[in-house]
Amino acid sequence: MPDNLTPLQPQPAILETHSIAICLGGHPIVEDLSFTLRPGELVALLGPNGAGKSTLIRALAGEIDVPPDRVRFAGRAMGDWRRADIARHRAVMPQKVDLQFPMTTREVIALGRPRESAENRQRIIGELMARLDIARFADRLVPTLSGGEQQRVQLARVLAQIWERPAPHLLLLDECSSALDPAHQQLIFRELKQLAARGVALLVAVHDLNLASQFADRLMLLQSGRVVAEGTPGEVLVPDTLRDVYGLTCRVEALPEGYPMVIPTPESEFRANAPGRLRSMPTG
Ligand SMILES: Nc1ncnc2c1ncn2[C@@H]1O[C@H](COP(=O)(O)OP(=O)(O)OP(=O)(O)O)[C@@H](O)[C@H]1O
Repeated sequence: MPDNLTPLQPQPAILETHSIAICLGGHPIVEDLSFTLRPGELVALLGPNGAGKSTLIRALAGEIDVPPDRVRFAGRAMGDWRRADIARHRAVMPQKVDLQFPMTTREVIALGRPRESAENRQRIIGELMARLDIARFADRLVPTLSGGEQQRVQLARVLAQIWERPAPHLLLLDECSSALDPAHQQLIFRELKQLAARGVALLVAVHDLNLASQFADRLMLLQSGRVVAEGTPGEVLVPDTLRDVYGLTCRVEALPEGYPMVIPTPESEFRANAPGRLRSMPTG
């Protein structure tokens, strides 16, 4: 190797979990879960309803207790971080957000940046509103917006928390695109991808397998609180795996764009081996 070339070093992890387990209401919800998230990675967290995705995100957000030495953020045990310090580096979008008071779009986004100069705050809010296509709702009360519009406002609030702040950055997003139309899903995931390109680490819980396939570097598939598959979209989105985990019958096609697409097969195929209820139905 020429002298002037040094081997690429793997980036130090932003988030590491070591065999974490979470019990709620006396039931194990997450078990023996270990993974690493590095700067620049967008990891999609997949799994059926009730698999434990939100529980894991809430634990990583500090809302559910896990042994603090089992989760490391930027090389330090999570328990060694002061809450106020970590809030500048880690932002979390929960699955559901209940607004306590009627507030405008601007006011909600400003909640992500409470201790900023007014001038800077308005500049950041303006930039985020433009990026997430919500500028025309700037002075509307958020409860009067549509579901997808509100979801974009909440994402803007979360992004405001880390916007232009020093690295490292971790975003934990629990279904940030579930209410969005297809064009806005693309817009939002392109924005997330740009953040990843700037070194942000993202863990994004999502149900849309094809969005995950298109945008995520890595997929982590949970079933009953355990990781049952992890890897590139091509490694995880495999018909046998999806049948075992979701009970979904599908085929998977490699697109010329470079990622696999999951195509659920018609119910008649799904039921092909079941007693002939569908086959005996009239076809005309
Ligand atoms: N406080 C609680 N007490 C008991 N069980 C709970 C509690 N909170 C969540 N659970 C259970 O934990 C399991 C995982 O829930 P979680 O919300 O993490 O799933 P999820 O993968 O995010 O699902 P979804 O895709 O529906 O959002 C579910 O079976 C849920 O009923």
